[in-house]
Amino acid sequence: MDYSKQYKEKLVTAEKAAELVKSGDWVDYGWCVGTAYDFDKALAKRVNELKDVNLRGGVIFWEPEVIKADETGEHFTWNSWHCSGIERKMASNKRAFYIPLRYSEMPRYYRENPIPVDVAVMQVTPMDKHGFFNFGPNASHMMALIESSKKVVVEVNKNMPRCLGGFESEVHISKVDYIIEGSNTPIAAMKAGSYSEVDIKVANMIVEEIPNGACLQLGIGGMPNAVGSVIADSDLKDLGVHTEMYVDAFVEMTEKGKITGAKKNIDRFRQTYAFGAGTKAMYDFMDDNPMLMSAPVDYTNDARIIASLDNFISINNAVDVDLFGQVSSESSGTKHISGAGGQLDFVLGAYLSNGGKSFICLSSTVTDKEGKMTSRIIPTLKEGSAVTAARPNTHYVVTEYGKVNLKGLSTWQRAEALINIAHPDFREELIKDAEKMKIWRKSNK
Ligand SMILES: CC(=O)SCCNC(=O)CCNC(=O)[C@H](O)C(C)(C)COP(=O)(O)OP(=O)(O)OC[C@H]1O[C@@H](n2cnc3c(N)ncnc32)[C@H](O)[C@@H]1OP(=O)(O)O
Ligand SMILES: CCCC(=O)O
Repeated sequence: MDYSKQYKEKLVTAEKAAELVKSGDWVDYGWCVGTAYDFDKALAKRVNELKDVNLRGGVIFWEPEVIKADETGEHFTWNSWHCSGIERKMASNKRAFYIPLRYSEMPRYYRENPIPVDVAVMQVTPMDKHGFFNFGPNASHMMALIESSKKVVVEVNKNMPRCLGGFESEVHISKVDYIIEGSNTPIAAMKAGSYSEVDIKVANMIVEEIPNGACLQLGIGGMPNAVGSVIADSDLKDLGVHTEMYVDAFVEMTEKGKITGAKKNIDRFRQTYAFGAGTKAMYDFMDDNPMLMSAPVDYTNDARIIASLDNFISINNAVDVDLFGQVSSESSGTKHISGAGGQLDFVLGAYLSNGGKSFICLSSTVTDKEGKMTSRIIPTLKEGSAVTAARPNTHYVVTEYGKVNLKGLSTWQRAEALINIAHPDFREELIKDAEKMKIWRKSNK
């Protein structure tokens, strides 16, 4: 079938597509590097005509033009499923607000709740001969979003890698209302990671726990990527990938022959992921690569799917961990940092997998802009901090001073184990705090 006639009928300028938006609407901007550029610029020009428009998206790389254009904050509000550094800054100025979530559940929020969506717009690849636009590295929740939106606009970007998938990786022209041919902005890229000595120490301790044939998930942030780089130089073999976020470390591991996917119980030989963000080299690797499988997040992050993969190894970062083993990965007190993302999905799923393990890794200290160093192992989470993994969920915690498995430990054992991997400068203070909280009893070992 020839789709060119339909294509011409639906092709409009970004300005025409932006006219779909009315005051009071909810507009979804796609996801991560799929966030639409030209539509955003066109909508920003309408700032003074519109009031109370809510935008939704997440893990964005640039501040939306609509937010920059709105000086009073009365016209546009950004709502984020997961704050990148840009959104963190917007949130600190009340220009963005976080939507708490467990990432595996997000498609259901759209399909079944349902949350309102008046217009959905996302970047896609050019249409193929069968009438499909590929979502690039952002299958995530795009199909659920399209199914629940009153109007659907795709913004074609020739630079978008075509990411092959099992299902829900592309949208057919019949489901699209308007097509914009965008200005082909290069896909937002991150710099290749550089790793500290602390990252490498932590990574080495985790690598010791990984068997050959294990299936890997690496979380967002610097440290999980460092673990991937250490794995790339290890003797491990026949590893598999089933992750939420595809990152450069997986490319490095693949190129160094560590990943075959041969031992995966499902999706054998394929590296499965829900979205990806990395360097231009990573996008080139993802483009048309049948080794990779882009999939919706309610598949990648479903604890039952994760659990069906033997020896599942989940590696995620945290902001703070308290002496009870509660993990906070999304805020520091009421200061919002990022989001829960899929951390809990993977912590739960990995523990359910035969031989599976989940690792929460963090440097033992953090230094603020004034140069003050504080411990990330703290007596109790700060007032207002979100608990991302509750204490019974936490499996291994790793810092540069060691690793502990908290499953089955009583409160005093947890406190002792966590103090032992805290920075030495803070251990005495933590012992005093644990005594005050009546959870300290030094073991006789
Ligand atoms: C993606 C998957 O495959 S699945 C699941 C993974 N998802 C998750 O784990 C979600 C939660 N985790 C996260 O969002 C991230 O891993 C984080 C935020 C914990 C770490 O990410 P990184 O990018 O390495 O964070 P980074 O060290 O740059 O810190 C981010 C900010 O938090 C601040 N911060 C970090 N730790 C602390 C702390 N203990 N106290 C106060 N502020 C802190 C930093 O100063 C920085 O702030 P700034 O940008 O204003 O300077
Ligand atoms: C929601 C996207 C990122 C994450 O899980 O951390």
